[in-house]
Amino acid sequence: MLEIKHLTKRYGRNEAVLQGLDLHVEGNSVVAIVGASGAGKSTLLRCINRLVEPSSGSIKLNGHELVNLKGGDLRRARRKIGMVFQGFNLLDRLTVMENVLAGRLGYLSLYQAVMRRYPPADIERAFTLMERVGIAHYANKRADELSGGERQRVGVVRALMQEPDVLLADEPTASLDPRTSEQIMVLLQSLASELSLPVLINIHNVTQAKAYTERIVGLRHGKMIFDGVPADFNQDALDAIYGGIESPDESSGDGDAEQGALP
Ligand SMILES: Nc1ncnc2c1ncn2[C@@H]1O[C@H](COP(=O)(O)OP(=O)(O)OP(=O)(O)O)[C@@H](O)[C@H]1O
Repeated sequence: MLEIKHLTKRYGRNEAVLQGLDLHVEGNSVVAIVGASGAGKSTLLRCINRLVEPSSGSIKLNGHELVNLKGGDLRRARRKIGMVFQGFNLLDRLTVMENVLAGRLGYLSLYQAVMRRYPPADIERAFTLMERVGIAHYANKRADELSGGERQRVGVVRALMQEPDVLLADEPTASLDPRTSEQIMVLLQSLASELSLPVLINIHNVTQAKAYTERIVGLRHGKMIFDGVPADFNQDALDAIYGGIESPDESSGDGDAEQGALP
């Protein structure tokens, strides 16, 4: 379980971008984090995996406090936090298998890591997961030879190789075409249930958030102003979250009408 209490993040002397956020997420639930650009969605995920230092508050994963961890304790805690990125963050010149196995690096000794000596159990797990998401036949292909959807599957498997207690996905579908993004959302949803894993997904596409998650958290200026099931995420909620703010999709003119109004 992920328990966030009174989480505040201030960059330098600027106004706090997260303002005393409280959020509890149980295993197995898929939560969409929505909000206009700059609302604090990425900062929230980055505080959880401690890529960003929270200014104050508490973040507990299965009872273990993550805030203030340092050195080896932080590295060990991070192994339990899987992360999936918008841009996939793969090593393009390496094979799919090598990228996937990189998810185990945090568990290897320095010698094993330098020599890339993965225990047989890791390789077996890699194949099982790659088969599960339909990329096992690409194991020896270079990552840059795959399509966006396939690359994101590699990113998901790499994160799952960590045997995470929580999976964080920062705009995991934003670089994908609509059909492929739906497939990735379905995949995340099924994996959460199969692995009993809480999954937090930052997402701009409200239609997908409603269709593929069971809870939506809406942020505005670093405050949670909606927390409920998709059925309750109505036009009022949308207006409260985005009202008066030009959405990035509208401003970039790429025609994603799904953010500004409900279908
Ligand atoms: N490293 C940083 N230093 C200073 N300010 C930052 C930093 N990272 C983010 N911010 C600011 O914090 C605010 C929240 O940013 P954040 O990236 O968390 O928003 P977001 O909701 O994820 O936006 P987007 O949807 O555009 O990714 C923004 O005003 C941003 O400019």
